[in-house]
Amino acid sequence: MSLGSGASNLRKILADPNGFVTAPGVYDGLSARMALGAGFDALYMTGAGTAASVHGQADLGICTLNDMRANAEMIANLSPSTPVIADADTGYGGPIMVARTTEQYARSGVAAFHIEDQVQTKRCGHLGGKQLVDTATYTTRIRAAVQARHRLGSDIVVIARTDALQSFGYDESLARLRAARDAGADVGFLEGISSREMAAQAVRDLAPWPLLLNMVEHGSTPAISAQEAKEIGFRMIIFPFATIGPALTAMREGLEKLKRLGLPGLDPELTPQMLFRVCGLDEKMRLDAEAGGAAFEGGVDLEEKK
Ligand SMILES: C[C@](O)(C(=O)O)[C@H](CC(=O)O)C(=O)O
Repeated sequence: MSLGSGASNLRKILADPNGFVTAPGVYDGLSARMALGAGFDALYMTGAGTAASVHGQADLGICTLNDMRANAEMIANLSPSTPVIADADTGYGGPIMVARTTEQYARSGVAAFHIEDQVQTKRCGHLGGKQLVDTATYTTRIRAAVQARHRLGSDIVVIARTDALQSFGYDESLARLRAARDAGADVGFLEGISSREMAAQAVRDLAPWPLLLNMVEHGSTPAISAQEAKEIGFRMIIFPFATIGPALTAMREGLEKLKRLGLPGLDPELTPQMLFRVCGLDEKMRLDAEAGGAAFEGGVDLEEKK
């Protein structure tokens, strides 16, 4: 039985007026495995997390299309029917590059991606000093993505993000989102929403167009839970730092402990087998056996230590 692609499954959720998507941010294979294991039925590939984990760099437009596509493809293929929403920054160039980005993301199994109106030398949406392209350049980006999707016959969902709130205010941001909607974008994304009232206003002003809420804690947006976002009328919520935040804290604590004790001092449950089980060890051993392989007949667990 086919489980459907992530993109077609996401479109089904969007077609249902009560459908709602909660996507924790993931930045690599392990964080994606953890989110899938925790039972989330959609994932968000954060560009900030990709820049930090792949390159050890800040979210300053350093990742290229190739970096982002490679990470998104690896994540999307861990569970091909689970929708992966991926950051696509500015689309990485003019309309020709935006079309290429759309084609590559679609062929990589990505279910949805967002394109914004910052200049190519972009920065995280929750930093000050953002610069924007004009509305015509922005809508050209969105149109290029929508046309590429239609040419491919792909279900990939095009999300139009505007970063205009910081410099130009609410009315200009809404005008940009309306222009993106008219250019064929499937979902709107108002970056850096600064109050609950504004969140509710945007949903009302753009209804019935589906909107995504970007929940970056300690950024420009007040803390709004998935449940609250659904009640306000959003159709999707992403939590970009949901895995990289706890990972950062845990790594810092673990490294301090190692410095102090001369040993990592890990929880007893944290065996190599446990880590590999999170990453599909049992499934791979089954696959080997089903093909007639005998390499894992005895399993991989060690004898109890005396
Ligand atoms: C959503 C975002 O594009 C991301 O890369 O995850 C970032 C998140 C962040 O860095 O705070 C953004 O909002 O620009």
